Formats: sequence, structure tokens, C-alpha cells
Amino acid sequence: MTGTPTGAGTPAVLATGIDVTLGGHQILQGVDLRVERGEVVALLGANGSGKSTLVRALLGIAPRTAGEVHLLGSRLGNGVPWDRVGYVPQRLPVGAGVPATAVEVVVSGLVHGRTLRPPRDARRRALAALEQVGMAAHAKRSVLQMSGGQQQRVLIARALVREPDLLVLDEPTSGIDLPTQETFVATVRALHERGGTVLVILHELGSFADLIDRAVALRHGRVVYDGPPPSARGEHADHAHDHTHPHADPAQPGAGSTGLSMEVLP
Ligand SMILES: Nc1ncnc2c1ncn2[C@@H]1O[C@H](COP(=O)(O)OP(=O)(O)OP(=O)(O)O)[C@@H](O)[C@H]1O
Repeated sequence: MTGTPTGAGTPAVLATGIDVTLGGHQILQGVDLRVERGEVVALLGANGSGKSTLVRALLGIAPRTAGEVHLLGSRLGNGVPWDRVGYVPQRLPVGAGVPATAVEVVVSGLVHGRTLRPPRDARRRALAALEQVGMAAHAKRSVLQMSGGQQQRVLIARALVREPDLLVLDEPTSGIDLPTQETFVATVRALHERGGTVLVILHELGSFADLIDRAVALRHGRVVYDGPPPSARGEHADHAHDHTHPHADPAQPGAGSTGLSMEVLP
């Protein structure tokens, strides 16, 4: 994070009454979402429940038919300090057929708004961001020749290079091996400890579990839960998860049978 946080005191994300219609279908209906500064919020829900669409609507990528969004204190539009917002999409955007190298993709994360020229130290910062995701050795390779997991790591580096105040992640760890996931989570944790805000779409809390302050679950385009994250017990729904969790504390809200469990997610 650089400088004074913009609109400090206001929520990092404030969305009210969001409706989105795509291809003639209403995908989101009256979604409200508030993420305070410094919070780490997980967005959960079954495939097709509207998580990616919500994130895209929050960032102005998906068109809204109703509702208002404020990011970092500014109404969605040119007034948002986009240089303080990092976004990691689920995969390389369609049309990313340009044979850019990893370092070039990451440098593009430093170009925003009216500044088309990257800062002087862009390459050094880009290499440092690639290092954070274990991709420094691949800096000069074309992203088109990389595996999905490697491309994902480059996209993460592109978002991190801005040192964002608000980081929005769409299933950032899918297709990434465990050691890299853990390195990435450590980086997100460092960002959080500096006061950064994180909104992350997850299928399971996995390596993020200890970082999550709150979970919001969608079902059929509506918010059906907003509260403590699902218990570690719930993650046992995952058959790969066969050990006991020392951190599962039944005294904690959300850790017992009354809390949200991954098992009850839509
Ligand atoms: N451009 C589009 N045109 C029409 N329908 C769309 C479009 N984009 C998404 N949808 C539909 O909107 C619904 C929500 O999709 P979305 O990708 O937001 O869900 P999701 O919860 O992120 O799912 P996943 O976990 O699979 O990524 C799905 O039924 C999807 O088919």
C-alpha cells in the first residue's frame, strides 16, 4: 500500500441492491455486500450461483440493471482509485492471444487510468511480484505457453504488483499446487496485515481458512448467508480431508452445528 488510503473510514466495498441480467436470465437479484477496510471475506456458493458475476459487477465489468457500488469510498466509475484495486480473474481473459511474456503481463498491472507509461522501476517490481508467486524463473516466457496454473500465478503477480488496498480474487488457488498456494496465502496475509482488504471467491476455504474473517454465500443469485466462515468440520465434506483439525473450536461461532458448513452450501 502506498500513501493514505483513499476514502479511509468508508467500507472497502459497499454494494446495494445489485441486479444483473445476462443472456436474458437474471443472474443476480438484490445482492447487498459490505466489506470493511481490512476484512478478508470469502464469497462461497455452488457452481453457477453467481459469484464471478457478482465480483465482475462490483468491478464494473458485468453490467448492472440495478443497484449501486462504491469501492474504496468512491462510486463505481473513473473516481475509483483503480491503482489501489487488484483483481485476479479465474483465467486469462478471452482475447489474451497476445504473446506477452510473464514480466510484460505483470508490468501491465502497473499501467492504469491515464498513465499509459509504466513507472521507471516497473520491471524490478514485476520481477519481485513474480518471485512472490514462484515464477521468477519464467519471467521471459510467453504466458501462452504456460500451464493454466502458471498463468494463474502470473495473474496473481499482476494484481499484487500494485500493492493494492483492495484485492479481489476469483478462485485464485484452483489449479495451483499446494506449496505455491501456501506461498500465495502468505503474501495475501502480509497484504492483510498492512491493512489491506481481500474479497476472495473460494470453493473450499483450504489454505485460506485461517485468514477468513467472514463468509458470504450465494444461491441462485441471492445472498443466503453472511456471517462467520464455515467450520473446519464442514470441510470434511471434502473426501481428501481426512485428518482432525486442531483449530476446529466448537466454542467459536460458526464452528458448531448452527454455523455455516460447506456441507450446507447450495
Ligand atoms: N455472459 C453470460 N451470458 C449468459 N449467462 C451467463 C453469462 N455469464 C454467466 N452466466 C450464467 O450466470 C450464472 C452464474 O455464473 P457465475 O460464473 O457468476 O457463477 P459462479 O458462482 O461464479 O460459478 P463457478 O463457481 O462455476 O465459477 C451461470 O448460470 C452462468 O451460466
